[in-house]
Amino acid sequence: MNAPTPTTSNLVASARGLRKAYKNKLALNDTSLDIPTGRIVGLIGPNGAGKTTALKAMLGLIPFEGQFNVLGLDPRTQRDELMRDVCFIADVAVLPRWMRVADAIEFVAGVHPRFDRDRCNRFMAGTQLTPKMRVREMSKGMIVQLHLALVMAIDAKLLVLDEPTLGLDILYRKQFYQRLLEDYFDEDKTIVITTHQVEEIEHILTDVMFIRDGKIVLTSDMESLGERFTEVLVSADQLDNARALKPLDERSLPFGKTVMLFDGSTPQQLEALGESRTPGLADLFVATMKGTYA
Ligand SMILES: Nc1ncnc2c1ncn2[C@@H]1O[C@H](COP(=O)(O)OP(=O)(O)OP(=O)(O)O)[C@@H](O)[C@H]1O
Repeated sequence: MNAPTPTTSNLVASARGLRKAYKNKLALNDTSLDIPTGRIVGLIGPNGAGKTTALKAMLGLIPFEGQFNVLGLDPRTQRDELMRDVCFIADVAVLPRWMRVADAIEFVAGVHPRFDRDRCNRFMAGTQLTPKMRVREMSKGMIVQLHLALVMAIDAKLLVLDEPTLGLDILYRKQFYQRLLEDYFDEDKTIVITTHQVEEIEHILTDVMFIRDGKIVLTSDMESLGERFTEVLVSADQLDNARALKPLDERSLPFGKTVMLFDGSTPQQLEALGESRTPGLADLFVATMKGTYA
């Protein structure tokens, strides 16, 4: 099944000519993006690429140049209206240290008409959080878990997650992403997520955007990515033929084997070279970002 072609009506966010300069640094460099409704989009990029800046612009948290249409609104001038349908993980430091889990739930239930207690409890199940526990008694990771459970229980059209599982252990991370998919996501919701742990979210993403030096350099749904890029375990006698097809990347494996990554080559071109497979997102990312730290 191919992803639907975006039209303006089914885009949850659309930006043109985004530019954000901090003193002498261009964090967003005249870039554009389109995010269709009902997708889980991974915004992936190296440190300092502009991910957080792009998300902050989307949420109207910083001034910027260019156009950004989010749920039909301009985040710079219609932020209050936008926030009714958008949820994001704010700074975890905002939870007062004396607050108990139960108080935090009461508070959010009181201020958010679309907060769902049952869903909040489902997100908390599997953590060590208990209703009476106070923030000051929690570990760093437990505070993040509480925050995530509170935010995930709000029924928003757009959920923005900037490194949501930073500092959390792998058991929780796996469970979180599974819950996000099973208990939160549906075709009317859109999730934009940044993380450096690409392998962990790859299986839940429907789309991916790679960002580098303030520009979106690749945007694709996951299926097309698999059709466009191929990884080949090249046989030793085929190395020259393979290099002639100008692979995007080449890396050595133990026992003299070589893996090459091809962009746009046809299966017919590649089949004589060796065994083919779809590359993982992490390998594709590394190949695309080569030279970032050169
Ligand atoms: N408040 C600020 N003042 C000055 N420069 C900033 C500020 N915020 C971000 N920058 C710069 O803008 C660029 C993009 O930063 P941003 O936080 O968007 O990157 P990122 O992709 O989220 O990185 P990371 O993966 O490291 O979190 C970086 O060069 C950063 O130093």
